[in-house]
Amino acid sequence: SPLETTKRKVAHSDQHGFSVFPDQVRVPNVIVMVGLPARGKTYISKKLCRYLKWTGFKTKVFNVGEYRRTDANAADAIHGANASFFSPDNADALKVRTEAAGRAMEDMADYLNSGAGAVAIFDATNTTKFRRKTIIEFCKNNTLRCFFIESVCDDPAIIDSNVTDVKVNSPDYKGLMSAEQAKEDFMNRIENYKKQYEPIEESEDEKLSFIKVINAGRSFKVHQVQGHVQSRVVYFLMNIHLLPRSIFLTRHGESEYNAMGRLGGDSPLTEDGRKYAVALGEFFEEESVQNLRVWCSQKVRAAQTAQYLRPEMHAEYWKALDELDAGICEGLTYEDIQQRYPKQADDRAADKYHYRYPSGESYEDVVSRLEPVIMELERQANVLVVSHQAVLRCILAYFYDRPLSELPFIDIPLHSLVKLTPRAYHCDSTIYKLDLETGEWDETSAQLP
Ligand SMILES: O=c1[nH]cnc2c1c(-c1ccccc1)cn2-c1ccc(Br)cc1
Repeated sequence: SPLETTKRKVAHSDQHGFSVFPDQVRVPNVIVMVGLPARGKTYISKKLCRYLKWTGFKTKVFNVGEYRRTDANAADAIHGANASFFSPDNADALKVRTEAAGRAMEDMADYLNSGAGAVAIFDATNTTKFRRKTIIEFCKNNTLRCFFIESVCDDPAIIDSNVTDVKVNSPDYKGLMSAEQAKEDFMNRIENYKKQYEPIEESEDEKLSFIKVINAGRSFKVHQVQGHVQSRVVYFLMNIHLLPRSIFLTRHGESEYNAMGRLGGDSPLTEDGRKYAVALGEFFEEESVQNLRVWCSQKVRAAQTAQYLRPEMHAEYWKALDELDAGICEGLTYEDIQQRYPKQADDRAADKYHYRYPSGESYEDVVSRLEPVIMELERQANVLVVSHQAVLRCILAYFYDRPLSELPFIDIPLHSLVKLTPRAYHCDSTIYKLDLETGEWDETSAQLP
């Protein structure tokens, strides 16, 4: 059961409260969501999980609703999720809901105690002190750090966008009733929870660590943040926003080195590359994106690709957007590398994400230097990024929630423009591929992941 003690060697705190690690073992973290339905708990859970995984923390969301839905007898007991299932005086339904939470906690303990995971996100309402007390006990018994994220919101516009965007299409209601009925039933479900709702108070537990997010990030209350992961979580939550916008990503146009099959360098565009730059300028004349910002790498081929965009787009040049540094292999072709450094070629093929070129970088290094770029992209509205293949693979892996091992293999052809529009739980993505002969853009759309 989740209440048995852990086998892991663990940290303890010194007299100042700083962690002292016996052998540098990090204490795993449990992030616990708190809030009424339609307060963005799943939105935060998924987005936070995606960010923490991308920065290298093995993270997993444990959504109690999914445990409840997979629980066969739950379905019989309540014929889908009408509001009565959630009324506090429906004893057997309360039992099913509690069991689902218990199984989610057991799986969380296994995930963290086995060392498979570093961070678990417990996505449930957790709206009573009693339920939170159970979780705090569970964390103490498993020597896990516990951090609560409570989302409070009384802005009807935000709640309404959630209910319509997400709830009405949720598996709880699929095919059971019309959208209007689902919405009404959902609002009743919220009323049921309100009867029992006890907002977080620091007096609940002397070592309680939490952040209250108010009205989707309009304001915050942060209390007793402990350790690296919790401070990264707070920082992330203070930088994201819900406003609709698009992020455009493109590689530079074809460069002289591309034409010769050579890696890296700082060569200018070829004639074809220049054609792409001209077409890109025309694209944004027609698309006329509101207040578009342009972020370029500091390589000549990227700056030349952006040269036909309007000056008022405030092109900024980020070194962090430069291509992966191939070190001793800069300027070589893959054949050169195979002949001169066969072992390097084998090592790279064995683990393309962690492989670092001698005197150069790995994809892992590029992800690290892109973290500030990702954080600034989260803060901004409409942005066009003009960069390089390896860099765009890292950025796309973040928005597409791709595993890091797959990141180096994401396909990004030359002369194609990616338009990302982040939605609640996925990204709408359109790829515009330029046909150099006709000057026409070929458009294909997808929902990712
Ligand atoms: O509904 C909500 N109420 C309250 N806070 C909400 C939502 C949603 C939301 C909205 C629409 C669809 C899916 C989720 C996101 N956040 C949110 C929470 C914290 C931060 Br920092 C940013 C956004």
